[in-house]
Amino acid sequence: MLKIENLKVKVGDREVLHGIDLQINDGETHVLMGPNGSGKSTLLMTIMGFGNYEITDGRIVYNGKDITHTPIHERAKLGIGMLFQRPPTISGLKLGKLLQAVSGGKTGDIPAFARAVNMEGFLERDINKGFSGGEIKRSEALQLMVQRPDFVMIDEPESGVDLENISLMGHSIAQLLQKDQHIVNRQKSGLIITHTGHILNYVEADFGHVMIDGQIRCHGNPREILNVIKVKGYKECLACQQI
Ligand SMILES: Nc1ncnc2c1ncn2[C@@H]1O[C@H](COP(=O)(O)OP(=O)(O)OP(=O)(O)O)[C@@H](O)[C@H]1O
Repeated sequence: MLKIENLKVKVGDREVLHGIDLQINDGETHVLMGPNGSGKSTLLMTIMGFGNYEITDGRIVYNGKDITHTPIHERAKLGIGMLFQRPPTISGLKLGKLLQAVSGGKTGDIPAFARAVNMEGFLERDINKGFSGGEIKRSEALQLMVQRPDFVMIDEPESGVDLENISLMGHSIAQLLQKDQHIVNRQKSGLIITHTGHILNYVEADFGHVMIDGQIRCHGNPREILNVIKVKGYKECLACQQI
């Protein structure tokens, strides 16, 4: 579904990604780990197509189409969606209105989706205005559920979310990624950034990657990588034999 080749990205004057290669096939869920500031969110923002992430080399291919220079709204139309780490507050736009706009006319499911992530009481509120950290994440999850993207990028779904709501979020993300179906029947793929790995208790991931200083330095089983990081730290990932 997604193939990234030798991707180099500058933010401002600084090169943040130094040649990323990554392939995510239909039905697969990949997890991206790495220290703070290593470039994980930059990779997701670049795949989504935000303008201040300048691609200086390499390419992004989505379902066989080169989207390296495709504008963000067209990428969204092609089925790429993202849960942001720090989404903006939008005064004057109600969450319910946005959900209707991104639903593609399938508004009937909105109440059930809102219930699934405990957000029924938020549809008449301005987006993210006064929302707590966990409410912002759940609002983002709800937007993704209504939008139904084929390629789902999720930036730190657990941060700021309490234990009960992590469970709700996790089950919703698993549903979004069609985890109840066998991998050959799934049409959805995902790329999830996590520091804690809590999301893996709800969403089974197929591959894990570790980004350090703008390069992917390790590949493997996500839970094994997480356990190694917990015990030995990221430096152990530099010794990875899988690359
Ligand atoms: N708009 C920007 N202007 C300047 N520097 C930026 C900008 N966006 C990102 N950076 C820098 O790029 C580097 C990578 O940031 P990024 O947010 O991708 O890291 P990350 O791996 O997602 O970190 P974290 O785990 O803390 O969320 C950081 O040093 C960050 O300060």
